[in-house]
Amino acid sequence: MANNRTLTMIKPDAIEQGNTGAIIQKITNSGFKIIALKLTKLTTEQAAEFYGIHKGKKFYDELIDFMISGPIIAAILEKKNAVDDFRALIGATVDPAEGTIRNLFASSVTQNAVHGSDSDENANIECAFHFNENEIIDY
Ligand SMILES: Nc1ncnc2c1ncn2[C@@H]1O[C@H](COP(=O)(O)OP(=O)(O)OP(=O)(O)O)[C@@H](O)[C@H]1O
Repeated sequence: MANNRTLTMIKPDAIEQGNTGAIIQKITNSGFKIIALKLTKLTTEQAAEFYGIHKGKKFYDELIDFMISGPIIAAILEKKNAVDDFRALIGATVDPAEGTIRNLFASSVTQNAVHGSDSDENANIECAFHFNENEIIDY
């Protein structure tokens, strides 16, 4: 089951710019099933924990400031090969391919509209970061 799930966040820039609906439509049109969803606002501590791997990098402070600058939408997506297929749908961090979510909706390398887990192991950790088991709907 684990490799059928990935965690996404619609980031503050996308919500601020009114792109939430278009992004969710693109996600569901691409065959991902939303099995958990919430609007939330990360605290500095939560953002630092989520992006702890990037601590010390030159973009870290900008990334944390950005991620706490407004609400985010966290969701668990289910699909066969979810992690890799979703990374393909959102596009690369730098120079995302045409038609990908980041190509369509990112404002910059940091303000890049969406997050997607980068491995099954991290998907499990990130799903548990945002959701309790009873918030995940099996349907
Ligand atoms: N070189 C950079 N300059 C500015 N911001 C960056 C840079 N690299 C990464 N970031 C920001 O940090 C986030 C996490 O970086 P990471 O390398 O994990 O990218 P990613 O896996 O494509 O993105 P995410 O983890 O958000 O899905 C990126 O989504 C982006 O917002």
